[in-house]
Formats: sequence, C-alpha cells, structure tokens
Amino acid sequence: MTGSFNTPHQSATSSNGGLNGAEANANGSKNHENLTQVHTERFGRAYNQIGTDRTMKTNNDKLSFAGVVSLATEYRPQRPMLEVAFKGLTLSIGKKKLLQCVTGKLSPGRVTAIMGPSGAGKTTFLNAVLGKTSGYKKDGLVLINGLPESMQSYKKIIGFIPQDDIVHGNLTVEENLWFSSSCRLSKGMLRSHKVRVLERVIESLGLREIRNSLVGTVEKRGISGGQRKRVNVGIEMVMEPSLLILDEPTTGLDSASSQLLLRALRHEALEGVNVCAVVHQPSYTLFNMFDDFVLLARGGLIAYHGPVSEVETYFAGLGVKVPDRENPPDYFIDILEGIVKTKIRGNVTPKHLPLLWMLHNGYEVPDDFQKDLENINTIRELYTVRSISREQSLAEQTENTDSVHHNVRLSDNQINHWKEKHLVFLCSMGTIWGG
Ligand SMILES: Nc1ncnc2c1ncn2[C@@H]1O[C@H](COP(=O)(O)OP(=O)(O)OP(=O)(O)O)[C@@H](O)[C@H]1O
Repeated sequence: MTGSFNTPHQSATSSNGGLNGAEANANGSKNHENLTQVHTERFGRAYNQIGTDRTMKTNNDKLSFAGVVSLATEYRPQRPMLEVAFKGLTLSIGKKKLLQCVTGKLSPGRVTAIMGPSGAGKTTFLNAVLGKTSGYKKDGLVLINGLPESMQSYKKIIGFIPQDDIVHGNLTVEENLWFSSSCRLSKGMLRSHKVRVLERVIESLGLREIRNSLVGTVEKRGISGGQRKRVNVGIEMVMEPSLLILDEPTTGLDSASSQLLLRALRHEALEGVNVCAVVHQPSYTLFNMFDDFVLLARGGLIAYHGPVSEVETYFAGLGVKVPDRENPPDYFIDILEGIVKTKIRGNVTPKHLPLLWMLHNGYEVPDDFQKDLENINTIRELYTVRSISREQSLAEQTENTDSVHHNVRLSDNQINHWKEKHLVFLCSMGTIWGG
C-alpha cells in the first residue's frame, strides 16, 4: 500500500534531491555541506538551526537533562481531540466503487488497526481519513467532531507516516526530530516547549541510547531498521498531532520492535491522540495491543468495525469460530478471500459478511445489495440489529450446527422482540447522527 500525502519532510527531501536514498550517497559527503543550500526559506531556517544546535551542543545537553526537569512544571497546552466519523461514505472512480457505505468512527484516545485483503481498499480508506477525496466521486459524509468540515483545515494537527522512510540519513536521530519540529511547529513556540516535546518523543519511542547516532544511508549504515522506523514515527510525533495515521508501520519489523512501536502509539493514545494504522499480519500479541479493528472486504466494504476485544464474539455469533492456534485477523481475512471454507449461520457465504454487518448495526442496505438481501431473507432475522448478543455468541460456540435450523424457525415473539430492538437502535443512531 502506498500513500501520497506529502509531509514537509517529504517535500524537503525531494526539494533537496533526496537526502536519504541512493542519490544522497552518490553525492557523498558533499551533501553535508549542501544541507544549507535548500530551496525554500523555511527549510533553510530549519537546517541553519541544526547547524546552530550542533555548535550549542553543551547548552542543548543542559536542556536535555536538568532543563527538562524544570520544564515539567510548565504550562502544558492540551491537544485538541479529533474524532473522524463516516456515515454511508462511498468513493468511486468511474463505475468502480473503491469504498462502499462506510459507517463508523475513529475515536480520540484509541488505536485502530485497518486490515483487509490486498486491494480491499485500505489505501482508499486512509485517503478518506486524510480528507484526500478530491479524485473520487463521493457520496455520504465524513464528520470531524460531528461536523461536516474539510479535513484540510485540520492539516496542522494531522500526522501521516507513509510506508517509505522520510528520515534524513545524514542527520542524527535527534537532528532529524529537531528538523521536523523546526519546520512544523509554530515559529512563535518557546524553544523550551520544543525541547520538552522532543525529549518526550525520544523517551516514548525508546530512542535515548541512539539519539546522537547517525541515521545512515544505504551505503553508510547507521541505526537498525526498527530504530529507523521509530524515528520515522517520531518525526510526526514531535508536532503533537491529534490524529496520527500510519501506513504499515510494522511491516518488516520483528515482534519486539513492532511491540515497542505499538507501546509508543498506545502512549500517544493516552494523551488523547486518535491513532489509526494499516497493518499486515500482526502477531496475536500485537493485534491485541490495538483498541479497535476495521476489517475491510473487497469492494471497500466493512465486515467489522469495533473493539478488538469483541471481534471474536461477533464472528462466533455468525457461527465462525477461530480454531486454536489461528490468529483471528488472519483467519477472518482468509474467510473473506475464500482461502478458508467455513460454515456461517444460515448457510450464507463470505461475500455476505459486509451485508450481515450492515444488518447487525441497522445500517441502511444500499440498492446494490437488495438482491443479496433477498437471497438471505429467510434467515435475515438471525442477523437483525444486535441479535448477536454476547451470551448468544458464547452459547453458539458450543452448539452443533443443528441449532442453525432451530434458529431459522424463530417464534413470532422472538422476531417481534428483535424488531423492537431494531427500532430502538435506529432511533439512537438518529440521535448520534443528528438525523
Ligand atoms: N485511481 C484508481 N483508479 C482505479 N482503480 C483504483 C484506483 N486506485 C485504487 N483502485 C482500485 O481500488 C481498489 C482498492 O485499492 P486500494 O489501493 O485502496 O487497496 P489496498 O487495500 O490498499 O491494497 P493493497 O493492500 O494491495 O495495497 C483496488 O482494486 C484498486 O485496483
């Protein structure tokens, strides 16, 4: 998955001829001298500041220790909270629908994992979160803190970490972070505040030991891949975003490095940050470090969006039990892909999973799905709003498949009970969405 949201760092890298790649090496040590020859005044200022910081290293060190302790009592501005909610969002290019009927929300203080088969629409989903919807035909709403505003107006408090490195190989870890905060944070912000933020980020990401190490380039090896990834994240964290979006931050990392990174992200969430990351095949431990899980099926349809702690219960309610020693997200993706065959309640097929999610939540079923709805109509009540209760799901795990046929012959009383619940839920949705 590739992102296309340009950070100032990326712009700086490209405007500077690519400092951290092979091109940078081709230029060799000349790059170091050329650091100040950047094209824009803004980046020039930032590079100059790094030069000054190098010569003022002693002072800097003082600030890093005793100075920081005294700063702890200073006034600390509260970060604004940013909730991103979707209501029936559909994005298309021509006749192709890349994202369909997406309803749900990414909440402040929570870390969300976006997963799904290749081509399901994860990049498109991130684009929607970033407000990059200009190339698409858009239906439905994206609400920021409950209002249909443009995400672009919040750009300064959104951090995006693309899959590819945005670090400067010829700078140290600390200089990379300083460079970012010099470019991104407001000019009027107290230097002492910037130092405190930098120290917090270094500490949170476990970069203290290597703060003075050169990041390194392809030819001149520096810090390890896992450390490099954490510096990448730090570059966005120093601007104290309210929404932090990461594209495959753990890809290529070992389990320990991935967990270290996730711990830092959880730490950010504790500060009220809304963290959202596309991840591929996380370990079971790593998966459980996320708060929420968005499972996308092909066609950009939601098959599950809710707490990680409830996903197995939800699928168990559909009759899908994760076998021992299987990693739940991988198993659900394999089902969506048809790699694993499993029996779902009422003999519906995996392609119906997004439809079942809509029914479960009482979302409006779009016209395109009416045919599928007719196909599963006889057992529709099985999936009516919140019918998959925790008790029911747990009970289902021990039931044999005959129970499906029993459940299909529901008593009128049960159906009426569920219809009532459906109505109550729709009313509450109306309140939430202001409908
Ligand atoms: N600009 C475009 N024009 C037409 N189709 C597109 C465009 N961008 C994406 N698609 C299609 O939309 C679908 C979703 O693409 P997307 O990149 O969002 O998937 P993804 O889940 O991120 O995939 P991967 O994990 O393989 O990176 C794919 O079928 C893709 O081919």
